[in-house]
Amino acid sequence: MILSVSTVPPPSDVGRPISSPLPLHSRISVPVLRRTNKIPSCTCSMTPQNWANGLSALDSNINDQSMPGNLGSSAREAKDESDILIECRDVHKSFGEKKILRGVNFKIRHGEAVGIIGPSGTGKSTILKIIAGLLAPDKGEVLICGKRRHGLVSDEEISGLRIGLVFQSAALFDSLTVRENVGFLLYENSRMPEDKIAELVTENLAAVGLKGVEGRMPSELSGGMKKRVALARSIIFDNTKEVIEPEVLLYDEPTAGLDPIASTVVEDLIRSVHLKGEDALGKPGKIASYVVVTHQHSTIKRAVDRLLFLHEGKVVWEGMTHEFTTSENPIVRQFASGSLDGPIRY
Ligand SMILES: Nc1ncnc2c1ncn2[C@@H]1O[C@H](COP(=O)(O)OP(=O)(O)OP(=O)(O)O)[C@@H](O)[C@H]1O
Repeated sequence: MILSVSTVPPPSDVGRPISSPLPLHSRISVPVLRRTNKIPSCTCSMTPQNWANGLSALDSNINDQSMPGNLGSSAREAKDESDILIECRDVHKSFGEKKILRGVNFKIRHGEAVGIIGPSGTGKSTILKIIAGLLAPDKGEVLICGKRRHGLVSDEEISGLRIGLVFQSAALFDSLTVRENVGFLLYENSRMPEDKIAELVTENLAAVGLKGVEGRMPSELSGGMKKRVALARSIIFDNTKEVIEPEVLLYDEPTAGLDPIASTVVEDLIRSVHLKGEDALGKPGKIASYVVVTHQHSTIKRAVDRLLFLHEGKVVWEGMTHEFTTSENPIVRQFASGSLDGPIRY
């Protein structure tokens, strides 16, 4: 596939245990987690949107239909499609007899900050894993920069876009230090000397507000710190390469389990590391767009511009964040108010 996936699966997804001491790049025995792009071929090269201006230019046509599944998207379709980084077309996924995704359609454009919300068990994490190439759809397709793929991440399919998935649990490797966790992909896949990687690790940890924790083990960190370490791991990249590949980051409930202030810190970090094409240190960044799955109102308000509402396996509403609370869609209204009465049944 196309992309150089920077997804770092949690230990349970990795398949083989990590048991070896350092040096990481010579001894860690895990499957290849990241594919290096040799010939960048992604044509999605639009300048990132200025987050501060919101995305009204991209989304003047808001879909807010009262009937689930009827998005009336003709005006949207007519727009310039060259800035579409990711597209899900009629994606279906079942686990055994259980149909989870029943025809999911949406597009993620360059520069967007998109939230995916919806009732528990509706398939939000599943769609992230399908986009990241960790799960294959049963039917339908995912297009990355216009290139179709049906299955899992593979070495043969390569593009100039990376997709990173930040797991809800932070998914740090327990047996590795913070430095080794954050620098994992560089130790494994780059030719950078170890001292340069260590420098970059320190810079990226500073960018997420962490200092002097490089030598600690994950078990010595609080939940919020772990999430910040995971964020640092997702934004670090080999800055010695001539071509900096754009990246779409997928966050699965990045603020779950955090207190309100720790949530705000993470939400603002998610914003700041993507801001205007710069990283948190003001250097050229690589994050083109991001997608956040969340249940938290504060995260929706602070970290997301556009929302997709997933229900019973389909996107039943999409619109700008500020329109969420005023939507007339009965499903959205029930969800926004937390009412037990309405079309969503538990
Ligand atoms: N690997 C799997 N094998 C079997 N069932 C699975 C698997 N992954 C997910 N499921 C099931 O698919 C459904 C959707 O799961 P998913 O985690 O995508 O939902 P979600 O919308 O993210 O939920 P939540 O908001 O509670 O995190 C759930 O019923 C879950 O149990």
